[in-house]
Amino acid sequence: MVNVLRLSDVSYVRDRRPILDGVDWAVESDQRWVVLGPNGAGKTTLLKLATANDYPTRGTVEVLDETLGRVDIFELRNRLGFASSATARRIPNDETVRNLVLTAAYSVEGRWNEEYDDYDLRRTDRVLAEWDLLALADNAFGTLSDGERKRAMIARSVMTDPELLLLDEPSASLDLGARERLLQMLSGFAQSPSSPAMVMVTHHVEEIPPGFTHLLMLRDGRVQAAGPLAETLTEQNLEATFGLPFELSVRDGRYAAIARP
Ligand SMILES: Nc1ncnc2c1ncn2[C@@H]1O[C@H](COP(=O)(O)OP(=O)(O)OP(=O)(O)O)[C@@H](O)[C@H]1O
Repeated sequence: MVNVLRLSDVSYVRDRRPILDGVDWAVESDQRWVVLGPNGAGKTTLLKLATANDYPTRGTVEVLDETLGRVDIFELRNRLGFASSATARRIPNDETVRNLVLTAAYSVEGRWNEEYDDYDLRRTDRVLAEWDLLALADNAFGTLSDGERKRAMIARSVMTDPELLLLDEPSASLDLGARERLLQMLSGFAQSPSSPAMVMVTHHVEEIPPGFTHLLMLRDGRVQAAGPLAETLTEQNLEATFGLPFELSVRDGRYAAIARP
């Protein structure tokens, strides 16, 4: 398997403070990684580097075999899928869900006067169906619920058939039902052999979809633990990452953690 992402001794320093500090991490093309850590641990910063939206202060970031700083980042970004609340904020409220997904093929936000070919139109409907959005296809993005928005942004990010899909807290702020429906979809997507390598940031072990294979735990910008999910997600590593003792349980591939009294 080939590396789709490799960080070698990466530090990211702002105001003389290391936000990421000596991070070594590699993602292979058949792996699905969860990035777990407390608020301020550096998770979003890590994704910014992985999506070529920023550069490390020290060390190297290689994305899809290209080294940041030596590659046309616009070409590289076309090969990545990325969904976050920040990318959602850039979507015009009156954009329809169908156009939101369709325009990803042309790396634009908001439909202008492009001519779209039949392949893109057919693929858009396939992706909308896959993320349970067909009934909402003609609705405006600004009218969607949080859960529908999250699904729509993920649909947009997979439209281009990316080689690496990065999701920043896809289930944050969802109600229980919406979260569970999204986790089922992410789980199905993660288990499909035709899906790209995935990296998903979360704060909660309850939000890890079955099918994810690896775990990176971050604290204060440093890697606390990294490796196969079942071996890495332990009570000891949770305590080291979040700073208090937990009771961890797992059932049918779903994890839960509560603080020990
Ligand atoms: N450009 C910057 N300049 C100064 N400080 C920054 C910058 N980017 C991030 N930080 C700080 O670095 C820390 C890590 O931020 P980051 O958003 O990566 O954390 P996170 O793990 O994603 O947090 P959360 O879970 O709360 O979203 C935070 O304290 C943040 O304020």
